[in-house]
Amino acid sequence: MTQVTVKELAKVVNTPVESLLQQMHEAGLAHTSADQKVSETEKQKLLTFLEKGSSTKTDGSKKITLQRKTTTTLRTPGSKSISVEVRKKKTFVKRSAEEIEAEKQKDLEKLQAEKKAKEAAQEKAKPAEVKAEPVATKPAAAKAEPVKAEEPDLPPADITLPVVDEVAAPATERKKAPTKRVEPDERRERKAAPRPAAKGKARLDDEQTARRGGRNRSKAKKRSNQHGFHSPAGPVVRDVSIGETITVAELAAQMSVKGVEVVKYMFQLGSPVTINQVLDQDTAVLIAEDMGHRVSRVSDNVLEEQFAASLKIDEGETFHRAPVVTVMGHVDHGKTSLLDYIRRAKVATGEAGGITQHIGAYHVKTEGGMVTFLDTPGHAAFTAMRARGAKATDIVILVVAADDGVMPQTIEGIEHAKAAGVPLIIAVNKIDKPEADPDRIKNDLAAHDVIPEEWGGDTQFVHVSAKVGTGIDALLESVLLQAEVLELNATPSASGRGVVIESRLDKGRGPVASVLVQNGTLRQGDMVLVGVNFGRIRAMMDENGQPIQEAGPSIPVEILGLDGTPEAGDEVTVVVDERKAREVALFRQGKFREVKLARAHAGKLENMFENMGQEEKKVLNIVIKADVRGTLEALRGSLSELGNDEVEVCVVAGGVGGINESDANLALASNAVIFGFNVRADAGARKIVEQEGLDMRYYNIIYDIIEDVKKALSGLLGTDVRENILGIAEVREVFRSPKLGAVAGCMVTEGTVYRNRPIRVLRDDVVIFEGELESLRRFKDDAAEVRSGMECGIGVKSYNDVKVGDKIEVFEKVQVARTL
Ligand SMILES: Nc1nc2c(ncn2[C@@H]2O[C@H](COP(=O)(O)OP(=O)(O)OP(=O)(O)O)[C@@H](O)[C@H]2O)c(=O)[nH]1
Repeated sequence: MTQVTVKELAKVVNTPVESLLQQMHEAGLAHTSADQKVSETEKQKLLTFLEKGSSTKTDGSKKITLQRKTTTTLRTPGSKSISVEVRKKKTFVKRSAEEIEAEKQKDLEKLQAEKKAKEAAQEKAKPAEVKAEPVATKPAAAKAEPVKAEEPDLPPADITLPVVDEVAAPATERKKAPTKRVEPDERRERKAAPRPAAKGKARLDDEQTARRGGRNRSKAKKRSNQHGFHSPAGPVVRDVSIGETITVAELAAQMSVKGVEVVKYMFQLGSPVTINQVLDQDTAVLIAEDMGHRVSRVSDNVLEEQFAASLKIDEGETFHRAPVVTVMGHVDHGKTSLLDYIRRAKVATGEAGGITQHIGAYHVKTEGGMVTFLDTPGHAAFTAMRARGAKATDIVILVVAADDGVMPQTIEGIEHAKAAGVPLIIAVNKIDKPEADPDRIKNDLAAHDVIPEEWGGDTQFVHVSAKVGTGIDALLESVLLQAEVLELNATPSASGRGVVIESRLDKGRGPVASVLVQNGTLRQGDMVLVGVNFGRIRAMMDENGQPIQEAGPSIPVEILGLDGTPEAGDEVTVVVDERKAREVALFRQGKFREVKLARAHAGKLENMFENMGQEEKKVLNIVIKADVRGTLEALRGSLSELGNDEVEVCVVAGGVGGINESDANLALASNAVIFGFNVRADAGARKIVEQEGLDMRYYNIIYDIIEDVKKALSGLLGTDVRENILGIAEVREVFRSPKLGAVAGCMVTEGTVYRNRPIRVLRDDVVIFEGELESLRRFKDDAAEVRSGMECGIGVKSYNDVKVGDKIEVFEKVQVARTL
């Protein structure tokens, strides 16, 4: 053994040189200076002296702490080398003779208790022993030996000195080399501690002990040889917080066990999982509780909140961004022509060979700046997106044909834009036509609160011709002027954010999504979270089908690489962490149903006010469709008068004709109820109503609507008589029979048609007759009911005017109790 100096020894035992010299002096050693050598015998003498406790403490410390660090290099199969640092810390605590005696006694008792517990556990898990034994008897010291070989540097530890043995790798290295991680003592001991375990679990524990190999066992052996036992009395209970979802690995980390333990545990339960699999909250709670930990469930939105907080995106310089425009207007007023003209004139020019393809949007560059157009015209797409909470449009161009004037869809366009709070620019189109009368348009629109600037209002009117190109530049200028007023800004240096315009599944390329970048920059290779989907952007194309590497604010692009087709209006967010993206996507998928259910609850007329704050004035939003304009106006007037200081009725939109998809979307976006007066919803609208749980009611008496709204306003909506539509038959042919009159050859398209229930005849989703059936026949036979998918002959009592294409709706009236 080489000699060390007093200074070196002081460093090793972590004591000031003066203190050590004092102790050495008291131990009868002659050392007086830091540079003097200390022999092995002298060291031993000093240690014996210290053990006897005859040393007067000079630094107030009862402990000597020794630290040692070893670094080994680990080679992974991928030939990556990882350095693993193992730190050992030994603390020698000086005790009096009595304390040592008591400690010995305690150790003995513990040893006996542990032995008993082990026997009990082995008794319970007999089959496991067979598996575990052979491994346990293998020579185990091999791996531990090199560590032992370095021990001589440390002063010899004595059996009477209890030793706290800490072995730990730094956190970062743990991640890199999980297999090399040395288990904390407490976990090892928790495993050995008695606990009521299922057979499978006991087997699991033993297998784990066996699998861990010789290293731990040899350490345990070493410890028992040298220092006796040091074991906590019970299992270590961790605080585990579990969100809506958690990955197996994360759950394991929170419980301080290896992921594979959870995998095995789940396997025992008959549910194989992988380490990266996401568990739902209930399963995770079950596992964690069963493994003896304290579990706290984390609130629903914590994951989303954490995710939102992790996106620090808006740092950097802000710049003006291009406005995004949607074109609306009545059928045939020239929406498509206008979009096509602008595209042809501004995009395709100069881009020889550029393939113009429909990606749902395009952008044009003008002298005054850039403008982006969403090229699905009409308010349906606009409101569908808004219904999903997306605001993609900054400005609406409302096209009104100068030869036709203000029409129902023109008014709908105004209503939809107003409901969304988006400014309008009026494109008075077809100005090239001789019969064009732009002044009439101004007058008509003013009646709908759209006042031209020259009349003191705030709406720009531009005369254009989408056919010959007149006024298009002026229209673009107006858009840019309006954009300036809106002060549209974005931060290109931020990470990309956007909204899905449309998506489809391409045979060769997989899911393809058109995305409008709204802030930051989207780049090829970015990991993105898109609604309930996620993926890495494999490729990105502009509206000409040309591959591009990146896209800034207000630029539409097509992206490939998602794991599914997101919905129009879904938010696109660049995320750094793929695991997080997957987790949030899965969380959202699970959440989807709940959100729908919650919406279904909130969207009912009965519950409309429940979700509003106490202070704010409560507003009941209504979308009304009626069979004739007279009724519509009457309803509008009566309903608008119903409010008082606290509650208000707002007819968001009203129109003549059946309830369509766009009405349903507007109701969804505006949190409104839908009233159909003598009209019905088409299939598209019904799908949205059902999916989103909207409240849609059909009426045929004005008084009933007014009464229901009054009741809803006063919170008294008790029981209702609601109509259930039982079946719908479509008229395919009409036969005239001298005996029965007109008989409709029908196909039952939905539900079941019953002979004895009330019916209505609908033409273009508008009720034209209400009554009952005269006859219902399958082939030649009378039938009580005919189901969906079957043909039948229907005779309507006292009604002979059935036409091909009409629908016969069979319904029943039921009392519905108010649901809360
Ligand atoms: N004379 C003239 N005709 C026009 C003009 N703009 C459009 N048209 C014509 O009007 C008709 C309808 O135009 P579209 O662009 O299809 O109208 P739309 O509003 O998109 O119609 P939908 O897609 O059915 O809603 C077409 O025959 C166009 O050629 C114009 O400025 N002048």
